[in-house]
Amino acid sequence: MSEKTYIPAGEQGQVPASQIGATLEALAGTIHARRNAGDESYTHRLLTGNADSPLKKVVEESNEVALAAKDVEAARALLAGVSGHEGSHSGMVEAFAKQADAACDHLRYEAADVVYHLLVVLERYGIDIDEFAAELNNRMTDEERPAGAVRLHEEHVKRGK
Ligand SMILES: N=c1c2ncn([C@@H]3O[C@H](COP(=O)(O)OP(=O)(O)OP(=O)(O)O)[C@@H](O)[C@H]3O)c2ncn1[C@@H]1O[C@H](COP(=O)(O)O)[C@@H](O)[C@H]1O
Repeated sequence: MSEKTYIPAGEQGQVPASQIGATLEALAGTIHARRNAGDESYTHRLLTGNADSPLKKVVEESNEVALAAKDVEAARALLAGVSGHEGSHSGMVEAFAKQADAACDHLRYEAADVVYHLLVVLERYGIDIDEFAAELNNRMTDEERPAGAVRLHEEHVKRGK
């Protein structure tokens, strides 16, 4: 499997590992700002149009994640079937390995579609990224939770079930 992630030239040594927190914050910020964009923005249309549209997209893209994951399973099963077997053609092993790798790429792609559309839904209903983070942080044990992480007030923990 090839190396899939990298830090752009000139930025090495300046950024922490994945930047996932900053990535989600930036995306949520962009989505929030699209409230004031025009109809040429897909995000704006999802935020201001028929309420069912972004909800349907979350369901649809979640389904795509499940289908993509099944494709990964199928590709890996094919690979396992030929790997290490005497008489297996090396070209076949390579082809199935490539197929499994591509299926993983597709799963990652669909997962990003879900997260984007989920953030659009949260924005639409006024749940900002801090509030969403607080929900996740509240579920963590003290050992798991990042130091100083935002939390939910107790009354909101009880209500939101
Ligand atoms: N992260 C995203 C993002 N992820 C997915 N999408 C859109 O979501 C739509 C998904 O459509 P489809 O159902 O056709 O899915 P697909 O990905 O084409 O294919 P499948 O999932 O069906 O396999 C596409 O129009 C994508 O462009 C996104 N649109 C916007 N963003 C971010 O939001 C910003 C603002 O975008 P505007 O909407 O252009 O203002 C962008 O700069 C991006 O940072």
